[in-house]
Amino acid sequence: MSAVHRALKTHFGFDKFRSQQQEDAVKAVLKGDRDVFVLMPTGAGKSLCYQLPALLASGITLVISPLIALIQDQVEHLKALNVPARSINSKLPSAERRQILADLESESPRLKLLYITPEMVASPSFQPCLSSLCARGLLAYLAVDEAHCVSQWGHDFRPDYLKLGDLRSRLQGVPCVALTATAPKRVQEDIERSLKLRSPLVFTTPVFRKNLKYDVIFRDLLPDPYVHLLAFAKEALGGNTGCGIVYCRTRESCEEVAHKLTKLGIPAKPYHAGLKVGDRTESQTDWMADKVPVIVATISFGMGVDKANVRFVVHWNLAKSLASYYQESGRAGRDGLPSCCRIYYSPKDRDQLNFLIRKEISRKQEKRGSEKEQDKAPLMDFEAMVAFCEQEGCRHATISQFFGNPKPNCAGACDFCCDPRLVRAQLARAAALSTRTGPAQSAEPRGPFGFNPELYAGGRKGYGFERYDEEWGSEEDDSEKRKKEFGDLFRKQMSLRRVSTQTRKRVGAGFRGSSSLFQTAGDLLKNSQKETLATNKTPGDPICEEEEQVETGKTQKMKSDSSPIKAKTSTTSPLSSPSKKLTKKQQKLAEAAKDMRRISQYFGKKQVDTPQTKAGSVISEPEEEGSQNHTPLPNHTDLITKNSTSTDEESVTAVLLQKSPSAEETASRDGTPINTEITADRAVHGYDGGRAVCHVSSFYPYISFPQSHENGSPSPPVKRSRVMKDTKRVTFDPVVQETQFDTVNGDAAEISRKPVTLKEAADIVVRCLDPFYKKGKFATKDLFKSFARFLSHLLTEGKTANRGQVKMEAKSLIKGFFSRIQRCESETDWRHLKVEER
Ligand SMILES: Nc1ncnc2c1ncn2[C@@H]1O[C@H](COP(=O)(O)OP(=O)(O)OP(=O)(O)O)[C@@H](O)[C@H]1O
Ligand SMILES: [Zn+2]
Repeated sequence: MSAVHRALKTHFGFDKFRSQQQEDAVKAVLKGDRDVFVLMPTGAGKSLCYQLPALLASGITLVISPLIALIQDQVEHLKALNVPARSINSKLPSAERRQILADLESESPRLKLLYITPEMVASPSFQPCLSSLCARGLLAYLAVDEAHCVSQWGHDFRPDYLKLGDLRSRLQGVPCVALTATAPKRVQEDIERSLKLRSPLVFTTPVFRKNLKYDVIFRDLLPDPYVHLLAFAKEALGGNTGCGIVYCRTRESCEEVAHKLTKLGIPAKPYHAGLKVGDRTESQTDWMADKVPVIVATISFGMGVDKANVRFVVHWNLAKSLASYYQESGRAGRDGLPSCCRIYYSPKDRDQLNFLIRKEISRKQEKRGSEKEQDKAPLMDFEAMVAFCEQEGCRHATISQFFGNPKPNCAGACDFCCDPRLVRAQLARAAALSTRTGPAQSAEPRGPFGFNPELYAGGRKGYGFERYDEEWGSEEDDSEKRKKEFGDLFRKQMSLRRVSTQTRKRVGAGFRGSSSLFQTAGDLLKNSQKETLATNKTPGDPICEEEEQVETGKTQKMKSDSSPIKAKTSTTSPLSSPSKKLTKKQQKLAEAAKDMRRISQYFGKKQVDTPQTKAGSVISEPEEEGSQNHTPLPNHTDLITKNSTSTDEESVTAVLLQKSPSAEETASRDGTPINTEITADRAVHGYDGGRAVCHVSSFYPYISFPQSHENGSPSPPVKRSRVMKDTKRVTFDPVVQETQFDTVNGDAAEISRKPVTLKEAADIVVRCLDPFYKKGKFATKDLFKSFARFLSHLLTEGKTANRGQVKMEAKSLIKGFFSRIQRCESETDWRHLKVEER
C-alpha cells in the first residue's frame, strides 16, 4: 500500500479513491510542481484533493472558501477526523482566535489547514499573520474552493475573490489548487486568468456519459404531446424496472402532466412547492420506493435525490441554461444503464423565458444604474440552451464543448447522431410552422409572444401565465378576450422595451431571420412592434420612418413637451433618451413606461432593503447563512398596455404587476417551500386630459408557486389585468397613492412616515397568516388568499394607520380568529371580523 493510500485510510477512513481523477489530482497536488485545477461535479470528493496533500506536506494549507457556514462545516468535519484544521473568521470567539494566531506564529505550527474567507484574506488585521507565514515559508498550498466565485460570468460572483489574484502573486512558489464543480468553459478560463494559474494540470470528470441518450422533440408539432410523452415513458421504462422524472416550470404544468399521464395509463405524481408538505413528501417517497414510476416536478426536485434507476428525464419546459440542463438531465442513468433525456421543446416556452431573463437583466441594470458586460451571462447561458435544441448537430458534442471537454464519441447516443435526417426534417417542419404562424403572415389572433395560441398545446394554460389567469379563474367566458388583452399588453411592453434596448449589443446565438422559428426575443420584439405599427398606421404615416430609425439604432429626440410629468422624469431612463419625432401615441407609451418604471422603482426601493434582494446570488452574503440558497428573483413588473377599447390619445394605461419582495422574504426566510406573494398588482397609471394620476385599482394578495425560488428561473406570477375602460381616478386612496408616486422621485424616507398602503398591509397580513397556512389552517389556498385580501382591505380602508398599528391589528385579528375556529373552511368564517376603532 502506498503512503498516499495509507494516509487516505488513516486520516479519512477510505479504502480507495473515489475515482481515478481524484487519485490523480491528489498525486499531482502532492508533487507540488504545478498548479492544479480540479473540475468535478458536486459530491465527487474535490475537498480531498487538497486535504490529503495538506496532511502529507509540511506547513500549512491556506484554504479560501466563500462562506463562513461552508467553512464551519468543513472544519467541523475535519476536527471530527482529528485533522488539525481551523478557521479565522469574524464569528470566532476572540480567545480561540488568539489561540490560533499563537499557533501560527509559533516555530512549527500544529495546524495543517487554515480556512478563511476571501474578505479575511484582504483584511488588514490578517496581513501580519499572512506575511509572517509567507516569509517563513510555512505555506504548503493555497487552495481556492468554489473557485467559480471569481468569475463575473457566474451567478456566484464575489468581488473579493478577484483579490485572490493579488494574494496569488504574493505567494510566489506556493502551488495553487483551484476547485469548482463542472463549469462552462467561459468560467474555467476566467478562473485560470484571475487566479493566475500557471498552465495548471486540469483534473475533470468527463462530461460525456455514453449511457444517456439525448433528444429534442418539438412539442408544437405533435398532435397530442401527452400521448407522445406517454409512449416515450413506456418505452423508456421498458419492463417496469425503473422510474422517470418530468420537469416542468410551473406547478400547474406539473399537475396537468401528472394527471394526463396517470389518466393515460402511467401513474405519475406531481411534486412542487404548492403542495402541502405531506403530499409532497408522499410524492417523493412513493417515487423513491418505486411505488409510482413517474414524478412530475419543478426543478426543486432532485437536489440530493440520488436514485440509481432513473430511466428517463424529460424537460417539458426548457431549463434556464445548458449547465442546469446538464445537471438536471444527469439525474438519469446513475446506474450506468441506458437512459433517456428528452426535451419537449417549444418556441413559445423559449420566448417566455427569454423575455423574463431579459427583464430581470434590465431590472438589475436599472437598480444599479449602469450596464455591465457580465449582465448578459444568464442570457448567454440560456441561448446556449436554446442553441442545443435548435441545432443540427450532436447533442453530446454540444454539451461537452460547452464544458470545455473534447468532442466525445457519441456513437448514436443522441437523435442527431442516430438519424440526422429526422432532426433536420423536424427543424424544417417547425420552421414552416413558425413561418405560417409568424406575425407577418398571420392575421389570426396571437398569444403574447406572437404565436398563435391555438397551435400550442395546453390552451389557456399553455401561455405559461397561469397565475395571470388564476385570479380570474371564475370568469371563464371572456377568457379569450382577456387573453387578447394580455397579448396586446405584452406586445406593447415588448415594443417599448425594444426602443429601450435597441442600442445594446445583442448577444446572439446565431439565430436565423425573424420569419423563421429561430427568433431571439429581439426579433420577436421587432415583429411585435411592427405589428403594432401595422395595425395602427395609415398609409404614409411618418411612424414608419421613425420605426425604421428606431430599428437602425439611430438616436432620436423624443418630443416630450406634451408630457405633463416631464420634469419628474429621470434623465437616466433609457426611455427618456432623446428621440426625434414620435407620434403622440408613442410618446404616451413611452411616458407610461417611464411612469411605470417610477412606480416600479418605488417598489424596488423596498426590495433593496430586503435580505432577499441583497442576496442576489448564491454566495453574496458571506456572513448570512440565510442567503445561501437564494437565486436572483425575477421582477414581474413592467407590463404596459394601451386600453384596447378607447382611443389612442387617451388610453395609454400602464399596468404594474409587482411581486412583493417582503412576502418573498417571508416565504424564503425559513426555507419552507410555500411561497406567498402579494402583487401590488394593478397600479394603473393613466392620462386624463394631460393630467397624470396614479390609479391603484386594487391589490390582491395571492399565493403563487415559487419556481423562481427553486430554480432561479423566472416564473411569471402575472395575473390578468383589468384594463380600465376609462381614465377616471379609481383608487381606494388616491391621496396616499399619489404621494407615494411623488416619493419615487423624491425623498424615499417619506415613505416610512406615510400611512400604510394596501399593498404594505397585504405584505404584513400575508406574513402573519403564512404560518397558519403552513400549518394547514386553511382548507384551501383560495381561502387563504381571500382571507388575506379581506384582512388587508379591512385594515386599510377608510383608515390611516402606520405599519406598527396594522401589524398589531393583523396579529390580533388572526389570533382571535384562530382561537375561535380550528381551521378556516369557508369565507363565512371571517364575516364577523371587525377592526377595533383606533
Ligand atoms: N475516496 C473517497 N471514498 C469515499 N468517500 C469519499 C472519498 N472522497 C470523498 N468522499 C466523500 O464524498 C463526499 C463528498 O465530498 P466533497 O464534499 O469533497 O465533495 P465536493 O466535490 O467538494 O462537493 P461540493 O462541490 O459540494 O463541494 C464527502 O462525504 C466525502 O467524505
Ligand atoms: Zn450525438
